Amino acid sequence: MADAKLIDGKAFAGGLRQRVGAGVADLIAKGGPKPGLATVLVGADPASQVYVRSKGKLAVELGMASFDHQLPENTTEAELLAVVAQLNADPTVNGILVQLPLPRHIDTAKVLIAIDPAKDVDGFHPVNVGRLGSIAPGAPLDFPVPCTPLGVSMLLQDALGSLSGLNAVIVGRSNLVGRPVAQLLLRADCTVTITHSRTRDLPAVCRQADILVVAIGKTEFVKGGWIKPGAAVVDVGINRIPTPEGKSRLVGDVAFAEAQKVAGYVTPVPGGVGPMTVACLMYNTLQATRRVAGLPFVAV
Ligand SMILES: Nc1nc2c(c(=O)[nH]1)N[C@@H](CN(C=O)c1ccc(C(=O)N[C@@H](CCC(=O)O)C(=O)O)cc1)CN2
Repeated sequence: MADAKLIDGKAFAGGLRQRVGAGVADLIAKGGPKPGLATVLVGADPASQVYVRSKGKLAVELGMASFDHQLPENTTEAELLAVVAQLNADPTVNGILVQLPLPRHIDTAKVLIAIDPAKDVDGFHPVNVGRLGSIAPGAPLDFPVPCTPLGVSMLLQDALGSLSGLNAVIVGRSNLVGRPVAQLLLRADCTVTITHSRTRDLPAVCRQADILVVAIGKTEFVKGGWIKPGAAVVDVGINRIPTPEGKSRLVGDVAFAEAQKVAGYVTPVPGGVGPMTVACLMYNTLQATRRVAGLPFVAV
């Protein structure tokens, strides 16, 4: 059997970024507002710093305004909630992103629920979670949807075309990835199974999957023998492991070399789902701005 086709998330994200940039230019040219994205980072986690920096930089590259709020690790929950309230009230801010994870002394749920749902470009507010949870098959995604899951569904639709009737198995039940991916694939008429640490005979369940989405946070957890020949495998994992040279490299939650020999399609790590996260954030920010301007929903 030929090796799996690579799903090139980096290339797809590049195209999406271009389309969002064109959408921003068109909005402004027609007298609409300049989209504004506020990022909020609490603490100094090096990976979070990189992600937040790249979000602000890309927003500016695409013609948006970027407002960066860097708060010290010892910021109190009340102080963070005050920043969110100020951003909710600011008409130049169309999208608010609080980078996760937050320090342990802050209640994440309390912060996410404080964000105006119309500015919730991460799609984590319970109102937006509920919208996704109750969406009809094929209905437009005219509200913010979590960025990584949105990226996963865009990549799958681009690679496979119609997903209707396919068996999708999701490994991992997080609010950030597993559950919203399940809702998006249900909307696309897949038959969806969510698996987790207590699932019995996980390899056998995975072998039923035409689409296997893995977001479990464990290095090379899914082996080649768990994959149905020809399946589409989407690896959401980003694990940094040490190299013998004393450096580090990124690997996913799927044993990539093994998967490549069995699957029909596979996403690499890096360069698969990761780049879609930031591109989809820009997409969500453009859409949030169009909604505030009273413009109809158009997928770009
Ligand atoms: N508020 C949020 N917090 C977090 C989110 C999120 O969507 N909203 N997701 C992740 C982190 N994240 C963005 O915030 C993110 C993760 C990975 C990538 C990415 O491009 N990864 C590259 C590799 C990058 C590297 O070399 O380290 C890839 O996979 O190719 C972008 C954004 C948690 N927090």
